[in-house]
This record gives sequence, structure tokens and C-alpha cells, in this order.
Amino acid sequence: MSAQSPIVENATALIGFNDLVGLLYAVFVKHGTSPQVAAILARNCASAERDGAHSHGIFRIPGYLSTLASGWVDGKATPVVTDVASGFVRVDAGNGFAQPALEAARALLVAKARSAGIALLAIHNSHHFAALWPDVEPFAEDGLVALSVVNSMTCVVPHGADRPLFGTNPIAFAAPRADGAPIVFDLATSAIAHGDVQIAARKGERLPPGMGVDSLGQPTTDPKAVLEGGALLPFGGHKGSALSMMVELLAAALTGGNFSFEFNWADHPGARTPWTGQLLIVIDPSKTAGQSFAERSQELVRQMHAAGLRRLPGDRRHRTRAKSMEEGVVVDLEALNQLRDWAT
Ligand SMILES: NC(=O)C1=CN([C@@H]2O[C@H](COP(=O)(O)OP(=O)(O)OC[C@H]3O[C@@H](n4cnc5c(N)ncnc54)[C@H](OP(=O)(O)O)[C@@H]3O)[C@@H](O)[C@H]2O)C=CC1
Ligand SMILES: O=C(O)C1=NCCCC1
Repeated sequence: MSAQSPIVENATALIGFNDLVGLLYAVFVKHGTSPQVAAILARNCASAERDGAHSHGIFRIPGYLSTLASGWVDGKATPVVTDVASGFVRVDAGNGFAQPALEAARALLVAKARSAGIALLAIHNSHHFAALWPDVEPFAEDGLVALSVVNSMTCVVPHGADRPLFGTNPIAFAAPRADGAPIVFDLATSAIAHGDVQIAARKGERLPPGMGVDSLGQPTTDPKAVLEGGALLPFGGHKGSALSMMVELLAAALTGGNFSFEFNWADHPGARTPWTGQLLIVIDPSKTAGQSFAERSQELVRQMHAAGLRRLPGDRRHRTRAKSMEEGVVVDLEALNQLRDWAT
């Protein structure tokens, strides 16, 4: 630890998962969401904290609240679902959050996927602040395969370019398997999520090399240099950059949302989300020929373990989830007290 960047370990507290959901629900209602929206966001945010996905748990609450206070997002919006075609559902989120829009469309989307074998959900006029795995995991728990993409705000320099253009543009995938939790991965197409850079800056920690550049385009491990005029890099050079480009096309061009670069923060003080889009593809694998998909995915996992793999994507989350459900969710004490203030 360097003398210039002391790492302060904050005190923590334990809170039961349902108590955390209840507390977050009260915070959201108090700050202008409808009870329906509050219930969805509270569960989403508490689930991230429960699973140790800290960059998209309680850490995000100040951003939610300042965005609600700015009027940039409508916390009481009622999503409008349109049955576009046999395999296509569109939702106008009404300038509300993306998760209630997904909830509003879920039943129709699943019915279409089960009848046609595949269905696509395009959400626009929406805000997505969160982790993506809660959006896809429930489909796989019901035996379906799901893929989701969402673009975010400009902070990533495309491979070979001179200035930031893409968002951190995550991709999440979930598939059922015969024995055990669904296979789920959820990753930013940037070398690191923006939220993790903010957390590192707050804790006075350095970033690993290769994550970002400073305002002069020079490589840096200083999170503040990345946040203040610098930018992030895609993961895996041209490969992550191509995936990020794909996310812009699917999540924005196909849904009617903004590209990550089409949002001017200066016009919306307090806003923390851009006005982008979200795309979800749901597949019913029972429609494929041959052996059960869940058996095939189980066989893949078996072979990966036989090849020496010790950790599947999602394993860490599930371990953290089990511990949180048994012992309580570990939260920063100061953040917990702040939530209690905000709830009253
Ligand atoms: N809404 C938005 O606009 C945005 C949201 N995000 C969110 O930020 C979150 C964090 O993204 P990111 O930092 O890229 O995620 P990570 O790099 O931490 O993890 C990405 C995936 O890889 C898995 N994984 C990590 N390390 C290993 C390993 N050693 N072996 C096997 N699997 C591993 C993770 O599983 P596990 O979880 O079990 O560790 C996870 O599924 C995501 O939830 C994403 O949706 C990011 C950008 C924008
Ligand atoms: O961590 C990130 O990167 C983001 N998370 C939520 C919304 C914008 C980007």
C-alpha cells in the first residue's frame, strides 16, 4: 500500500436479504417511484448485493436517487408492451427503468419463445443501471436459453480509435443444465466495468494494467485519471471492441434506443443513466433436435471440470449468495445507515 493512497477498510454490518429488499423498497418509494417499480428495483439491487456484485448493488443507489430527483427518469412509468410479430415483442418503457419493462413483457415473451422456439424483446425509452444476470437467469431456471445486451454511456475507446465512443456494453447469457444452477455469464465488453473504476477511485486503489488511458490517451492504472478525462479500453483488443460494436447495434439501433455517444450529460444535471436500449433473445431449447439441451450443457460442464476447470462463471456468485442467505448480506455500515436515513 503506498503512502499516497491509503486503503480504508470500512466497518460492515449483516442484514437479512428480505430486510434489505424491504429497506430498498422504502428508499425507492420515498424518492418517487411507484410501489410496483420500487418492488422490482429493490429486489434487483438487493440481489446484486447478496451475490457480491458490488458495482451494481447498493453502490448504485445514489445514482438512482439523483437521476429520479433530476426528473430524467420516470419512476412511475407504466411500460407499454406491443406484440409486433410471432417472435418479436417491443416495450416502450415510458422513460422508466428497464426492469419493470422486462417484467411487463415477460409472460408474452415466454409464450412466444415456447410457441415459435425463439422470441426477441426490444426495450426502448428506458434506463438500465444494473447488472444483467438478474435479467437472464430466471429464464434459464425455467428451462430457456437467454441472451441480453445493453449499451451504456460513452467511456470506452474502440480498438484502434483515438477517443471514447462505446459504452461498457455488457453481454449476459444464461442456459439451463441438468444438474445444478444454470450456466450464466455476465460481462462488460470493456476491460473493467465503469462501476468498478469508481469503487477503486473511492477506495484509493490502483487498477490492474491495461484497463484504461488518461486524458492524453496514455495507459494509466490511476482510476481517477480514467474517470477525469480519460477512458476505458475494450477487453481483448479488437475482439472485445467488435462485441461492443455489436451491442451498440443490437441494444440501440435495433431497439430504438440511443447509441452510447448520443447522450449529452450536460443537459441533464444529476442524471446518471443514458437513454439507451436493451435487447433480450429467449430460446426454447426443447425445440432443437436430439438429446435434451440440459443434458448436453451438463456434459459440457462435466468435460470442462474433467479438463481441470475449477471455476465456472456464476460459481462465485452462487457461493456468495448461499453465504448471504445463511448469514446475512454483508454491507458497508455507513451505506446501510445512509439507506436507513433515505428510507425515512
Ligand atoms: N447496466 C449497464 O450498463 C452495465 C452493467 N454492467 C454490469 O457490471 C457487472 C460486472 O461486469 P464485469 O466487471 O465485466 O464482470 P466480471 O469481469 O467480474 O465477471 C464477468 C463474468 O465472468 C465470470 N468470471 C469472473 N472471473 C472468473 C474466473 N476467474 N473464472 C471463471 N469465470 C469468471 C463472472 O462470474 P461470477 O459473477 O461468478 O464472478 C461473470 O459471469 C455485470 O453484472 C454487468 O452486467 C457492466 C457494464 C454496464
Ligand atoms: O458499471 C458500468 O459500466 C455501468 N453500469 C450501469 C450503467 C452504466 C455503466
